[in-house]
Amino acid sequence: MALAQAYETRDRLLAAHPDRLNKDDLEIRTIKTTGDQIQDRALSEAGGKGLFVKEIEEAMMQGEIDIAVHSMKDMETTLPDGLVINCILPREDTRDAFISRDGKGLADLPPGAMVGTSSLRRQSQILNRRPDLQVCIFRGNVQTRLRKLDEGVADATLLAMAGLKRLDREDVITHPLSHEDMLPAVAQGAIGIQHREDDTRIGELLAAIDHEDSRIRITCERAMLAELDGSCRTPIAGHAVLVGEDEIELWASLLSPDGTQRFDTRGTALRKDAVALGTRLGRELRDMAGDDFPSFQI
Ligand SMILES: NCc1[nH]cc(CCC(=O)O)c1CC(=O)O
Repeated sequence: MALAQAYETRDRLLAAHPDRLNKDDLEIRTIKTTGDQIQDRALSEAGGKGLFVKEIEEAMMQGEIDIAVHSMKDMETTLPDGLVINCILPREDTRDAFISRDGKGLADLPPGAMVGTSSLRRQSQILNRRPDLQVCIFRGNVQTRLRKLDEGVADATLLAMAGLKRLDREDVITHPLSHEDMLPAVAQGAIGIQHREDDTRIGELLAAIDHEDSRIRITCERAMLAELDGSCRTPIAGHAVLVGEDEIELWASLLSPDGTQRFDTRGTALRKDAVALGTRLGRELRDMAGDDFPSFQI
C-alpha cells in the first residue's frame, strides 16, 4: 500500500510539473519501519503510531530522502521540528469495509463469531454494536490479514476501504460500513506528503498537488485528536465533511475498549475555524467522559 501511495504521489507531481520534472528526477525509496515488523501484538501495546514513521522521518532529517509519503491516519498529532506536512492528496473513501469469510454481512454474523482486528477503535465500535461477538488480534499488512481470514483464524475482519481500493482488492469487500456503524479513524483515507520546512523548492512543487478541501477536513479531525492526546491506546473516531459554501461539520466519538461506554458529539463551524471546531469537540468528549477518561488508557 505504501508503494501504491508513493506511485500516486509521483504521478501527481509529474502531471502537475510537466516542464520541471521527469520520471528520473523522482526516485522511489522504500524504508522498512519498526511498525511493519510487529506481527504478534496490538499496535497499541507495541508503542503506537510513531513506529510507522520514525525511520522515515530520520532519513528525511538526514537528507537521504526529500519527500515522505504517509497515511495521515498513522501520523502522531505533533511532527518533529523542521518537518512539515502542508500537502494532502484528494481523500479516498473514508469508510471501513466489513469482510467476512463466508460473505455474510455484519447483521447476519452469528453470536460468538470471531472478528479479527488490532485496532481498538474498530474493536470498541464493533462490540458496541454487537456485544455478542468476540475480537482477536489481527496484525500485519492488508494482504496478511486477508490470508489469516482465509485460513479461518477469524470469521470476519475490518479494513479501510481506502487501502483496499489502492491495492485494487475491492473484490474481497462484503460491504462497506456506514459511519453510523463504524466512525472512521481520524484522517482515514488521506495521504499526506512531508518535507523539510526549509526546503522551499520541494515545498513549492508540493503546493501544486495539495487538495485544500481534504487538508481542511484532516486539520479539523487532527485538532480534535490532539485535544484528546489521542495515542492509539484510546478508541477515538472522528470524521469531518464540508457542508454548504463555507462550513465544516465534525463528528467525533470516544469509547471504552470493550465498547460498553460510548460518547458522541457533533458540531459545525466556518471552514476557517476548522481547528477551533476540532479543539472544541475534543474538549467536549473529554468532559463527557470525565474521570473515566484516564482509565481508558490502559
Ligand atoms: N494502520 C495501517 C493503515 N494505515 C492506513 C491504512 C488504510 C489507508 C488509509 O486509511 O488511508 C491502513 C490499513 C487499514 O487500516 O486497513
